[in-house]
Formats: sequence, C-alpha cells, structure tokens
Amino acid sequence: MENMRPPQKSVLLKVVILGDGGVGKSCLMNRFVSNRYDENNFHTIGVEFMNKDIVVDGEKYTLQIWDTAGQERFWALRTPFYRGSDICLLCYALNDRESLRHLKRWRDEFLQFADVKPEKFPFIVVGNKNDLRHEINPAEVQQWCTDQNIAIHIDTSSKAATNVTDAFVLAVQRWKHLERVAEAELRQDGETIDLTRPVRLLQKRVCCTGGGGGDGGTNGADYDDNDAHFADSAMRAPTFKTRQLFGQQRKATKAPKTNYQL
Ligand SMILES: Nc1nc2c(ncn2[C@@H]2O[C@H](COP(=O)(O)OP(=O)(O)OP(=O)(O)O)[C@@H](O)[C@H]2O)c(=O)[nH]1
Repeated sequence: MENMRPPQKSVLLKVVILGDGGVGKSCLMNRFVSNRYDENNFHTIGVEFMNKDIVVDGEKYTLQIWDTAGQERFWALRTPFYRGSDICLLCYALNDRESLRHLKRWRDEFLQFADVKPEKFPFIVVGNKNDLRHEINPAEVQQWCTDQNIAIHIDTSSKAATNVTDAFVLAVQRWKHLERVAEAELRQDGETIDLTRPVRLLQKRVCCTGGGGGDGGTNGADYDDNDAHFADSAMRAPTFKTRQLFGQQRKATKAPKTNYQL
C-alpha cells in the first residue's frame, strides 16, 4: 500500500490571553479560530477556551486558547487557569495608554499563579485595535518589552483581520525557540535526551493525530522558522468539573476558511 506513513502527531499548547477588559482578547481569539468578528461582544466572565490547529514550520500544533476575563472583579475566576500554560499573550489596545501600563500587573499576576520562570517563559505582547488612532508610539512599547525582557511584540487588528494569525505563529515560534534552548542546556548538563520527542513534553504535550477537537478547523499555512521557545510548565487540560465551574468551551460554529495571507 502506498502513502502509509503514520500521521504526524500534533503538539498541544495551552495559550492564555491576558489584558484589561475591552482591549479585544475575545475578538482576537474569535478572529484567529473562526475568522469572525463581533462588534458587540459581551465581557467575558471567568474564562472560555477554543482549540485551533495550526502548522508552523512544518510541525502540527493544537493551540488550546484560553480567553480570560479582563475585569478586575473576576480575578478569582481566571487565576486558577494560569497553571499549565505554555504561552501567554499580554494584550493591550493601541488606543488606550492605560492598558499598556497595566500589562506589568497582568504579567505579575500570571507569574504568581502560573508558577513559571519568567526568563524561560514565552510572553508575547500584542497591541490590538491597530485600525484605530494610536495613543502609544512604537518606541514606548519596545522600551516596555525591553524592560520586561520580552522579545516579541506585534500590532494586530481583530476588526480588520490584520496580523492576528501572525501573532499566534510568532508565539509558537518563540515557544519552540525556548524549547531548543532548554534542550541545549540539558545537553550541556550531560542529561540523556530522547530526540524523537520534544523536551519536557514527554508525556503530556503530544496530543493527537490530526488535531484539536475540530473546533477551529485547520489552518494550512506553513511558516519558515527563525526563532523559537519553551515553557517550564506541564500541560494541564481542564477537567470536566472545572469546565463546568468556570471554563466553558466556546463553540466555533462553522469555521470558515481563513482569509489570512502570510
Ligand atoms: N476598532 C477595533 N475594535 C475592536 C477590536 N477588537 C475588539 N474591538 C472592540 O472592543 C470590544 C471589546 O472586545 P472584547 O474582545 O470583548 O474585549 P476583551 O478584552 O475580551 O474584554 P473582557 O471580556 O472584558 O476582558 C469589542 O466588542 C469590539 O467592539 C479591533 O481590533 N479594532
């Protein structure tokens, strides 16, 4: 029989989106997963998540994206979901200076509850609402990222569908880069590495063949590698109980074909 190669496994990554209420976290997730945009979104209460399959640099990933409530009063509902994250998107709105200033608070909250090493964790700064007049100049964002030791920031518009997929792709590449760094460190320490499996992903991250639960559809885009990353945490999928309590899975109704051109 021809073409009987085993299907490539998909690596499961938990991605958490944090930032002030109204900066556009839910819109970003919906644009990425379903290519939809809703002008009249309700505030998120607690957390919601969606899955999306994506191919980056020839490797399959299932991104489990957690959209969190940005309003302060929901902190107790969102913080239990930080543990087990692989990537954190820190989201602000380009027309709202305060939302950039508050990113420090969001980062600190994440570090407190996710229990990860800041220098080894892939944070990506996302400036959303790129279609509106900017209140913040790029040098300020760059300075903030440098101060916080964050390597990547990108401007997006969920409304205009600008750079949304790119933001998630960059995040995966950053994660991959850190993974390689971790692998190199292990080699230096003389530890044995199983080259057939991702470092520290041994039992948990390899997800499934053919992808992520079918909620998002597969983005066939492929990306050239240059950069990458690693999270120091274990993947923990939500249990049925926690889903019932807080983490509702948002259904992407028919996922239309993405119109992103990368
Ligand atoms: N112009 C413009 N407006 C946007 C964009 N993204 C989101 N919005 C608007 O901002 C509103 C709030 O977006 P949400 O995605 O609900 O914001 P959020 O960060 O999830 O808010 P919380 O759920 O309260 O944390 C939306 O209803 C849109 O009207 C964008 O890229 N451009």
